[in-house]
Amino acid sequence: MLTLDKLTVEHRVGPVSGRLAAGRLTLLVGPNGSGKSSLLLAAAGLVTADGQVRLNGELLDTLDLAELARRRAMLVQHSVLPAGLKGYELLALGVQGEVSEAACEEMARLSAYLKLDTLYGRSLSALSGGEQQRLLIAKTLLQVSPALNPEAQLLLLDEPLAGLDWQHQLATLRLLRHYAEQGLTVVASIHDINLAAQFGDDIWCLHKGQLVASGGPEVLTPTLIAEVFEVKVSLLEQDGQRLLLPE
Ligand SMILES: Nc1ncnc2c1ncn2[C@@H]1O[C@H](COP(=O)(O)OP(=O)(O)OP(=O)(O)O)[C@@H](O)[C@H]1O
Repeated sequence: MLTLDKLTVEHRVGPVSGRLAAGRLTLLVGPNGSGKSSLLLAAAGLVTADGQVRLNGELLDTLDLAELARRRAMLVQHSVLPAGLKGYELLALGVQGEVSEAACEEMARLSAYLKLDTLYGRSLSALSGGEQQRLLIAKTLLQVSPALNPEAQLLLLDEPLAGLDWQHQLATLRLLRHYAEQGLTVVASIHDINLAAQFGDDIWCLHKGQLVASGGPEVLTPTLIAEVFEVKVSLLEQDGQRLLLPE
């Protein structure tokens, strides 16, 4: 459980208060500049912020860096990749401690989802943007894999789907759901409103630095989309699925 109490990054986001539940995938939506990255960075303790962030009841700023790294992982936007590293070397950076048999099994599972096998031996600088992103996602997930790290609690991802093709967008969202189902609090920002509605257990919508809607996917109404994104959409509902179509 991640609890935010008047969390504020000056001139960027907040004050935002609310609870992000463990065992659920919360998807963060909002227009460019609405504060999604700033909120995620503040929730990870990676940017100076006012207010309080509690992870399972404990104040985040009382945890030292090593403990923070065991409890939470964050995929930041526009990661700078270490030059000269090979794919498998980047992945190994996500493993806490030695690369055990269990870690190899988890890497194999992630590889199957994100089709990483052909990327392992290649230099990161020679990979496409989407290929690099798939490796970065896997590295971040390894850090807080419940199969490897019993202290893992929180997984934060800023636009994990950026640069990914459709197949890998869906694979990533399924992986995030899988990690949430194992008890982690999983929070990711996303621009595709329909994927947010399909995969999010909970939705948080930011607008001009404020949390303007939160709840199940049904909070994504045409009225909210018109107000926040200035886009007119129609809502189609069929067999329990909701689709927002631009007019
Ligand atoms: N390092 C920074 N210093 C000052 N202001 C910043 C900084 N980073 C972002 N901002 C501003 O803070 C506001 C929120 O930006 P943020 O990056 O959190 O938005 P976002 O919702 O993640 O946007 P996007 O969808 O474009 O990634 C914007 O007005 C932005 O210009």
